[in-house]
Amino acid sequence: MTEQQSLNKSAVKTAEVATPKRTKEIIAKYGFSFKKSLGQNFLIDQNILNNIVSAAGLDETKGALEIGPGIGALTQRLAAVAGTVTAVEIDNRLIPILHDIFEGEGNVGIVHGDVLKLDLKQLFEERFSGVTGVSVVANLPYYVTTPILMKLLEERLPLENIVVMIQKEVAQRMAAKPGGKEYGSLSVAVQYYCEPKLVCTVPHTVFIPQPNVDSAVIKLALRDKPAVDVPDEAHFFRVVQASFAQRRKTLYNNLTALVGKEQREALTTLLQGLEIDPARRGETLSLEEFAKISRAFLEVGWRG
Ligand SMILES: C[S@@+](CC[C@H](N)C(=O)[O-])C[C@H]1O[C@@H](n2cnc3c(N)ncnc32)[C@H](O)[C@@H]1O
Repeated sequence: MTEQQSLNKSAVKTAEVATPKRTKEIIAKYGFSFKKSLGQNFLIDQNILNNIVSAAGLDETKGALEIGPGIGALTQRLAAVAGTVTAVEIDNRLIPILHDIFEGEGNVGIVHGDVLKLDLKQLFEERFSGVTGVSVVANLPYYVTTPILMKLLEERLPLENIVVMIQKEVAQRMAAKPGGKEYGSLSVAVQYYCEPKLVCTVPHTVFIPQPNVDSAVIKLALRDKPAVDVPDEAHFFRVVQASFAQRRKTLYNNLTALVGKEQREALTTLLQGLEIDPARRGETLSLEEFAKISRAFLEVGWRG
């Protein structure tokens, strides 16, 4: 048995954190009180954990970055399958608890910090240098889901997958296709970098304490290169934002606000030249159509 396999085995042997009984015991032992402001809802369901971990496709050659380990329900499962796990937790009251629970688990590293403020590139160099791939696997704090995911994507970290539990509505918006009311700038941003797939929906009853919303697990498989080819990403996203700025308005009206009223006629001609009806709404456009508009705007010098 290799050293890594024996570590993985010892992680499995540790008493399961994600049961109602054990979670309550740990909370009582340390006198821990939940902070709603940090999105603290701890998972107590084995099946959901199995779904999350198997969606991540980990093995002992791979690394996992967990954001917000809480008292370690998911961390424990990740440690049993991945070669190495780094868990970043903002709440200093949880750090000694995590150290106690994972004492002797050589493949688990606990980092105290706010994931939004951490230098993740440096963290990757320090923690994941010897692995064949890294995935982010987390039950995210819902109050910062989008900023966390956008940070992970925009920093172009060398990630294979992001498998996260998030609010169900947000997961549906990320995976939405053009044509429906769920499709918006978040769908385009996520699908530019990743292929999204809904893994499962999760009732609010599988957490302590229970959140007010239902949740879903989504898998975002990172693309080797973005879904569409654009010369200026920031400009592409400005076009996308502008197209959804007022959802009930037409593409023509929304884009007029971006390029200026004096360009109204030229805008109509340009969109027609791209075979995009100016009367359409932003929510009907594919990523490739947004890319076409961005490229054409740049060609005529409209930087927005
Ligand atoms: C929904 S709980 C998940 C806990 C645990 N992973 C589980 O599934 O039971 C979210 C966790 O994220 C932590 N957290 C909140 N904001 C954070 C941030 N900005 N950076 C790192 N961790 C954060 C919270 O303290 C909490 O432990």
